[in-house]
Amino acid sequence: QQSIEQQLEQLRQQLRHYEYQYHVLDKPTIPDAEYDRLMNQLKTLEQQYPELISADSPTQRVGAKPLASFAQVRHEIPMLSLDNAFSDQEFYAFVKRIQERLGYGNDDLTFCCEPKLDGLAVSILYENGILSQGATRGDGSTGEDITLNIRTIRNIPLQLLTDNPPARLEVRGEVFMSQAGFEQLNERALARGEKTFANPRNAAAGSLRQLDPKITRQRPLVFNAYGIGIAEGVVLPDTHFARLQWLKQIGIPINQEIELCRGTEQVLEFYRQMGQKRDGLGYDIDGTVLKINEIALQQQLGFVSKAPRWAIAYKFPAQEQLTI
Ligand SMILES: NC(=O)n1nc(-c2ccco2)nc1N
Repeated sequence: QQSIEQQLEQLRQQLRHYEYQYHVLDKPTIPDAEYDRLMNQLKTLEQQYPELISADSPTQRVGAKPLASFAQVRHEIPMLSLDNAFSDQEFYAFVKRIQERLGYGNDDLTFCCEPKLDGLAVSILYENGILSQGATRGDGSTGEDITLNIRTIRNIPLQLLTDNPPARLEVRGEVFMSQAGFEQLNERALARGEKTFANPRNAAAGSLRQLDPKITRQRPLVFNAYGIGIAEGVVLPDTHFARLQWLKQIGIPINQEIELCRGTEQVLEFYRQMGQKRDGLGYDIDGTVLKINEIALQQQLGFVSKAPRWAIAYKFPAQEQLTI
């Protein structure tokens, strides 16, 4: 006969595994009804033994009561904005500057190519594998503490799926809303005579800035990681692409369109393909983000003023926004 603690721990591990399969691998292994049954079983057991509830239990996603305001968070490593390119010529010039700076001649550079998600940049801190803080980008140096709201986003794990978690790991990425989720939210708001949002990005921002996590919890928010800030007690892979794969393995969702491209022409091919895919993705993107893949080269290139020299956002032409 298992002890209560063992029963609780087994249910928590099972639920974390199923959440990972569903939200990160996009390969659910049990029907939703089975997941709900296990979650309700855990909630019931925790209600019987409240002293055994742990903050990283899958049941602990909703904060207690609304905050009066958000505390401020100082980013130990600044969260930077990106320089933009609006044409192939500007991208070629970007590559040329890098080749000159690195003394690469015309050798091919490898880029990690990502869709540019049109949401809100956030920073999520895990301490010993447990989610301990969530913050907005703010002005890049100081953001708002939105930990309680971040915890309500279903595809953000409350605990990393690894037996030896880093002492501290800061995951950076975008919180966004799918177009379908956005439309459902606006329909519900209209039906309730509440204000509607102009676009999914505003809806995501408004949902994250909610002081009441019970409201945030009802919003269809999604997180995709695209980088790492603080990393202590772990040796990270030496390329950006490999780091993203590592994040995925420990339970952090990344975007499934990310590709490695070798040489400028492959990068431009990725940009054009993403332009074709754009309307069918189900979420808004406003371009691509093209990053030098080797971390050593990123460090060699560094940053100029507020933006990295090693990355550029190649944007799409502005899309006429449908007026609602
Ligand atoms: N918005 C977005 O999708 N981003 N933003 C970055 C970024 C910002 C600074 C460094 O990298 N990367 C991706 N995919």
